[in-house]
Amino acid sequence: MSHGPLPAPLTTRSAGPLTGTIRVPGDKSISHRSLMFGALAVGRTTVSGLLESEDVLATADAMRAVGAKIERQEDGLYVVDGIGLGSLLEPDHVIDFGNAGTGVRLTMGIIGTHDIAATFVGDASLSGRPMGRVLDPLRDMGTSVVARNGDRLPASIRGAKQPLPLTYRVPMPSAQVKSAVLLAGLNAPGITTVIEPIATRDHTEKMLTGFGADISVTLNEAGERVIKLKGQPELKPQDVEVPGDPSSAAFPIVAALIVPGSDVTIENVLLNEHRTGLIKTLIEMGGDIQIVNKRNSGGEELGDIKVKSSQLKGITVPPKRAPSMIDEYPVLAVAAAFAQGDTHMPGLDELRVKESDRLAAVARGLEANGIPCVEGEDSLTVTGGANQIGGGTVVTHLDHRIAMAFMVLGMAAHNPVTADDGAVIATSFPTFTSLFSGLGADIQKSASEAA
Ligand SMILES: O=C(O)C1=C[C@@H](OP(=O)(O)O)[C@@H](O)[C@H](O)C1
Ligand SMILES: C=C(OP(=O)(O)O)C(=O)O
Repeated sequence: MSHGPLPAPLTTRSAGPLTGTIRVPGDKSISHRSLMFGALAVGRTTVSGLLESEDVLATADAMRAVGAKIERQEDGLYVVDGIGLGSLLEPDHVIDFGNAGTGVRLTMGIIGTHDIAATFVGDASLSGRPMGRVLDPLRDMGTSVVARNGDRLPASIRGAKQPLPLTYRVPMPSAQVKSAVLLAGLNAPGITTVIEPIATRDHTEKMLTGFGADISVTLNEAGERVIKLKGQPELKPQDVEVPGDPSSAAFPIVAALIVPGSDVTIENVLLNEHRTGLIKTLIEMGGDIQIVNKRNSGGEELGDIKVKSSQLKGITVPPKRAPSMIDEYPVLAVAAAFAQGDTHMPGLDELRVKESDRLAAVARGLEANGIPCVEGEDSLTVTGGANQIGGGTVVTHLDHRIAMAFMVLGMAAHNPVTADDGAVIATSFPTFTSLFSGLGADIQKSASEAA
């Protein structure tokens, strides 16, 4: 899987206020999991509002490769006929996860306790990302692994014949690691326990409960989350409605704040407390953001987000908030460029192992556009000001969030901003360009490409 043979540069330039009401595509984390859990259930799961992006479609292919039947109806509903936990088939081809960290790491967890072998590959970005964080606990559960040095892809695993349940303290704040261990625990007899010193998004726990797994979450004396899962349940199919992705909503939210005169509503966004750190932060910075029409659906809180352009001020973002906005720092840095004073963002070590080294990629992108910033080992400080310069070309390093964040910069900067590759946006937000054009943004393929 790739984003096409040629990078496709994209440019944005300021074009007046952004106005309108939109819906962003379905949540990426819930979309991956609905296909995976549907595949592990016995019977028919339906998924409405699935994010049809490259990452999620790679997971659909992976689940087909282990025996699930997944079909898209004309109305966009996905129908998953699960093969059932313990009954996965051995894939007869290499599984290509493209750019998708969540897809490959959670699937390694699932396959790691099934008596089958599988080989995983990915694009240049995914092949550079650390897999040891999931392969190490899987080895403790009995999985055999052959991977490139440093536990990088390509990697082959042979799942345990007699899987062992595990008690595992997650060493870094990572929902992917937590989830991989829990998903491996599904097919191990007995209780698998995951201790999470720092809470991360809880979609795996919530959704597995909905699919009928026996899972409990408590806090220990140290205030750490302790998740206990009883192995070998029979998972029951579900009808999943995927809400709008707050990590995608982040782009129109920030764009509306920094483009003068803007007034934008984003409907039907997931407001899970482990995902709303950016909204909290932007409100603290002085952003005019209102949540209306709050409601509950499928065990999750949703709402509509109304945003008006605002004069922001710099703040220090509490590092303990990082897991609840981990994918939003690139676009927060763009908001910070338009805030009065300095915005200091500490506690960002995990940003170095995303689709790119996001700390470095953001800092270089800001510098290329004349915006002062200081890149620390695990922090970023951005000095804001009105009417930021722009005019630069940003190197995206196969990272969708870098491309989208700097397209937002170009909507408010004095001069146009170019991302060297806009095709990567299809990883998570394939309708990004059309949604923004509908709000009034000027976002174009760069001249050489448009020809
Ligand atoms: O579990 C998930 O769905 C995700 C977890 C996060 O990754 P980490 O677990 O590496 O923090 C996040 O960055 C990713 O986009 C989605
Ligand atoms: C980090 C991300 O995704 P993943 O780890 O699934 O590639 C992201 O979407 O920003």
